[in-house]
Amino acid sequence: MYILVINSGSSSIKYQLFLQHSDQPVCSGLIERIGQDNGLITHEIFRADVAQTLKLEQSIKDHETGMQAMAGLLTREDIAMIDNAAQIGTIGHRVVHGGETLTKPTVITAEVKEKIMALYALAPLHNPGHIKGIEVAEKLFPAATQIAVFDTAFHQTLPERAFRYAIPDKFYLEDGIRVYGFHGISHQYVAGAAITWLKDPGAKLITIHLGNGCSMAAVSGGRCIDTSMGLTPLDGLVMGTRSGAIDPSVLLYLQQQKGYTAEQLTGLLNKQSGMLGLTGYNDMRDISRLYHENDPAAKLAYELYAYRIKKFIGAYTAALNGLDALVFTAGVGENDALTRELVCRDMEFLGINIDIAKNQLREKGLRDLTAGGGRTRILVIPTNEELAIARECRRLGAEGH
Ligand SMILES: Nc1ncnc2c1ncn2[C@@H]1O[C@H](COP(=O)(O)OP(=O)(O)O)[C@@H](O)[C@H]1O
Ligand SMILES: CC(=O)OP(=O)(O)O
Ligand SMILES: [Mg+2]
Repeated sequence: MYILVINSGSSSIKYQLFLQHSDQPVCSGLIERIGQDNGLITHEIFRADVAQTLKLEQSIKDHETGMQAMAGLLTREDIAMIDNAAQIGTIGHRVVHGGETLTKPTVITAEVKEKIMALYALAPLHNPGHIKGIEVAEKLFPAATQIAVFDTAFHQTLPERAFRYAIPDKFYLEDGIRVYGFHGISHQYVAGAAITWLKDPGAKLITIHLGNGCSMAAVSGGRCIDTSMGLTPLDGLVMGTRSGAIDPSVLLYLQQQKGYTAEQLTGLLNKQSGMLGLTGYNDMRDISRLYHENDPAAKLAYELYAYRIKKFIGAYTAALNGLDALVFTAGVGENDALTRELVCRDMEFLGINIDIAKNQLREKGLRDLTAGGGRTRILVIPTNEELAIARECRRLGAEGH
């Protein structure tokens, strides 16, 4: 039997297929640039008899089309990963927003789906795609147990001073308006890997997840004590298409003086801002190329992006009362040397000293970029949300749900 894990992000779907009891996937895939004309599917097969990578360029209009393409590849005869749909016993889904009630890996029922749908407004780029993914998976793999693993769960340890907003109590008590935090599966996974590598269960860590969505977490002894996203995955860092933190008065001004509707403001901050708003591009590979061509908009965007991260490093070092390691992860954090260099520049006072040459190397696995004399480790740890989800599925299965 197999466990299929589906991680649908705002701009991509990642998937991995595991044998029930193995941490090594038999195949994995990335469906990227969903919603753009130049969609790309990369499907990798790791079996000894058929090790190959397929790259398919095609426009993928939405998450549902992406899911169907994935199912097609898993059952395609010439590269048959599985003989029939019934061989997939469990499907683990990453779900970004679980609110205050969905805080642990959960078998998906009609009631759970309703709760995920009730949170659409709080994760507009994600939860609708998750429900589509779950429904397509239910149709294509009717015999499988569907399990949801939540991005918000790891942040449930935040102290109240970190998760409450300074607005009247009733908004928290009646409406659940509080900091939830996201990317928790990733922050927990890389923090765990850093703790193992440092051999220090009490380590004070700042994990920096930079994908299309970006967030940071302050982790002390494996527990999250603060994080940069809030009620929704919009707060905090500058992201691919999201503004991150902004004075709330900007919204009031646009609404009152310029006649923007709530819907327009949601679109503006979630889909037209961030690096896209500053440069016209949201893929860091494009912006990096422009930066190296001395494009002024790309220069400013990179500086703004890195400066925001720096400010959170300062804040979280204070919150943690110290810092043992910075951990960079996700698409940009793992691959973009320029971001890491700009973030770590002029941070010697915190013991942060990056080895510029090591930072340029493209190696797989955990990397230590600390220069000689640096007191704070600077680590790159590839995230693996899919493996973390597969492990949760196994654990839940072993408990007999
Ligand atoms: N080699 C690279 N250099 C710079 N950025 C990269 C590279 N590879 C991927 N990225 C960036 O990673 C981001 C996507 O990260 P990912 O973690 O996959 O996002 P998400 O899960 O939010 O879809 C994109 O902005 C992409 O440009
Ligand atoms: C929560 C979030 O922003 O996720 P992603 O980075 O996958 O879009
Ligand atoms: Mg992601």
